[in-house]
Amino acid sequence: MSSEPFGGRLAAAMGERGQLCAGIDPHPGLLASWGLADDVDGLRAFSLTALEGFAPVVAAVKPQVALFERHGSAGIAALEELLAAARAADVLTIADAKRGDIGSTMAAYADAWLRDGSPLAADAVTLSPYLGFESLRPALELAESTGRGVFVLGLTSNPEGASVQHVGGDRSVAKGIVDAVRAENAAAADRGRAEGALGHTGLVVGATVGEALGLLGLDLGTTGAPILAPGFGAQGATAEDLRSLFGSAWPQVLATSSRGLLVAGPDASVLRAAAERARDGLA
Ligand SMILES: O=c1ccn([C@@H]2O[C@H](COP(=O)(O)O)[C@@H](O)[C@H]2O)c(=O)[nH]1
Repeated sequence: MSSEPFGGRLAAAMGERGQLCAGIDPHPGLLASWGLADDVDGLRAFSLTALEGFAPVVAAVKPQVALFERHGSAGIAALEELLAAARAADVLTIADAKRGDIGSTMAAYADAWLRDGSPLAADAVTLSPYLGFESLRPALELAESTGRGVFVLGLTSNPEGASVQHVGGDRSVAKGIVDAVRAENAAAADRGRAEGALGHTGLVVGATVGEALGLLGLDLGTTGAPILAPGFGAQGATAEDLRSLFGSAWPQVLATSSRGLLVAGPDASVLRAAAERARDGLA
C-alpha cells in the first residue's frame, strides 16, 4: 500500500472515473436471479463477475461484508479473494463492515481492515461511532499511517437512523460526528496528511436524508471529508436528489449503489453499461 494519503487517491479516482462507487452485495435473491447457488461457489462467481464489470468504470467498489460473513469462513476467504482481485484491477475498495468497539478491540478491527499485509486490507472501511468518536482512534491513526481511509456513519440512509442520529436539535448526535470529522481532517492537514481538499476521515451521509442537513445545521463543505452516499438507486434517491442535497459539497461525494446496478447481471458487460449510465447521470 502506498502511503500517499487516501483523500488524494480517492480524489484522483473520482477525477478519472467519476463519482460512482459500485456496491458488491451478494444477496441470496441476486445470486438466484444470476442463476447462481447460494453457496460459496456462487458467492465467488458473483463477486468476481461484479468486479470485472465495474472495476474499469467506477472510482471504487464496496463489498458488503455481512453478505460474505453469512457464508462463514469460506465466505471470508471469498472476500479476501475479491479484495486481492480489486487491488490487481487497480480499483479502490471500501469494506462496508461498520465496525466499532472499545478502543482495545477497535485496534484489532483496524489491524484487520487497514494494516498493510492483512488478508482483509481494503483502501477504506466503514466505522460506527456509537461507542464514541474517540473509540475509533486506533483506526483513524492506522488509516493515516498506511494511506487508507475510514468512513464514519454520520446520517445513515435508513429511515430508522433519524431516531438516534437526528436527536438533539442543534446539538444532534450527527452534528457531533460531523464536527469531530472536521477536526480530524483539519489536524491531518496540519500534519501534511491531507492532499487537496480531502482528508482520510470520511463520512457516511445517506442520499435519502432530505431536509435533515439543513434542519440540523450541518455544513459538510467545511469538513474536508470524503462523503460516501448510499441510498442512490434501490433506496430511491436519484442523481438530482444527490446534487440538490449536497449542494456545494457535491465534489466531495462518492455516490454508492448496490442492488440498483447488480440487478443488471449476470453479464459483466451489461453490469458495466449499467454502471456507466449511473455514473454519467451523476456527472
Ligand atoms: O447509511 C447506510 C450505510 C450503508 N449502507 C449500505 O450501502 C448498501 C446500499 O445498498 P443498495 O442496494 O444500493 O440499497 C448496502 O450494503 C447497505 O448496507 C446503506 O444502505 N446505508
